[in-house]
Amino acid sequence: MNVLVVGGAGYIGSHCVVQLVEAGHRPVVVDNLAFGHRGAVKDGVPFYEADLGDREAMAKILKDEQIDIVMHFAAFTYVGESVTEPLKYYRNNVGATLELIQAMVDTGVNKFIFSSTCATFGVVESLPIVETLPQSPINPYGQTKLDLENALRAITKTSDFSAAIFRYFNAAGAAEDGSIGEDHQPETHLIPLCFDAATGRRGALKVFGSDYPTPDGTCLRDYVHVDDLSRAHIAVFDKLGTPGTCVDYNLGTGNPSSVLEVINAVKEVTGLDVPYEMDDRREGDPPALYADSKKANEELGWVPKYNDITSLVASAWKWHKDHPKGYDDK
Ligand SMILES: NC(=O)c1ccc[n+]([C@@H]2O[C@H](COP(=O)([O-])OP(=O)(O)OC[C@H]3O[C@@H](n4cnc5c(N)ncnc54)[C@H](O)[C@@H]3O)[C@@H](O)[C@H]2O)c1
Ligand SMILES: O=c1ccn([C@@H]2O[C@H](COP(=O)(O)OP(=O)(O)O[C@H]3O[C@H](CO)[C@H](O)[C@H](O)[C@H]3O)[C@@H](O)[C@H]2O)c(=O)[nH]1
Repeated sequence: MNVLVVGGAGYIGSHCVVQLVEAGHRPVVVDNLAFGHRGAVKDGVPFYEADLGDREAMAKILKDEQIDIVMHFAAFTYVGESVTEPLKYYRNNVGATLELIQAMVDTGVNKFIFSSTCATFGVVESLPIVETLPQSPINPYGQTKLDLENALRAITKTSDFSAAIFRYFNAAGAAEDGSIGEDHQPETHLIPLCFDAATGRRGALKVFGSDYPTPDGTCLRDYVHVDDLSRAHIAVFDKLGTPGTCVDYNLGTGNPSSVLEVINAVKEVTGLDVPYEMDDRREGDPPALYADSKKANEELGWVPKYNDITSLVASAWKWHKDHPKGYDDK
């Protein structure tokens, strides 16, 4: 398959590009490099520096590269910023994405894989989170993703457009060969911030909230490996063959870890202390999010290879210890 990977210079997209090549497909990357890294895209993979909201540019790439499937990873992803700058999030995550979908419709490309998030669920009434639970996001970031999910459900109902919606839980880890990994600037994600605290690149990690209704009072999250996420994207290709299909899957290991458990795993893997201090809750953070991925298991045969926080942290550390400043220090 010729697969357009939109946001393919970003963290999850770049790992998916590697998996696509390994599976014998032909990825083509589009990224405006607002956040991604040119160095995250392997040599030999066609790369277009373009904005997904540029409908004409996208239509030309779709035609010129004879694209069969679009994987859409591009978005703004900072929960906190989405609370203070919602318009920026709606314009990119909803507005620009609808331009991309229009370009697909105009050029007859009708298979779409969408990166959604567990943040669409908000504060849930039961755990683990199954696909059928009500979705009620508590921040604009999650709402923009739910808006797109709803748009895809409507579009696929009335056309031959097919879509797969994947709700990732917390992406973590790096490529097995240590060649690419996580480098968000600014970094807000827990595991890389723990590494920075451990190596002295930053001061003590702030633990956001210690009074949550969880076993140790800190938030529970479901950390899932980027390569496992990528494998699900390839496994869903067959489902998209039926016109008008819309499928959705929650992707997580189902094994939640608290913030303190992540800190302990980082200590164990790195052999370094992780200085931390308790801080206030962060706005927009639900207490606990972890997945029931039975549907992905039954329908796609999806089984995450990385199932425990220590192996995930070890995978992330492999990249981070050699690239403490990310792609800039290669
Ligand atoms: N990281 C996580 O834990 C996580 C969890 C759930 C869902 N997601 C979703 O997965 C996707 C990928 O996340 P990530 O962590 O790899 O983020 P990322 O920021 O590393 O990657 C996103 C990429 O999209 C590009 N981009 C953004 N807007 C663009 C535009 N208008 N045109 C072209 N390129 C654009 C950025 O430059 C970046 O390279 C996002 O949609 C995110 O919402 C991520
Ligand atoms: O300095 C920090 C950073 C994080 N945390 C805590 O660590 C946990 C994980 O936080 P992350 O910022 O690493 O990730 P989120 O859980 O906020 O993930 C959210 O943002 C992601 C996008 O970046 C995904 O979309 C995901 O689905 C969505 O829930 C949270 O409980 C957070 O409060 C801290 O205590 N201190």
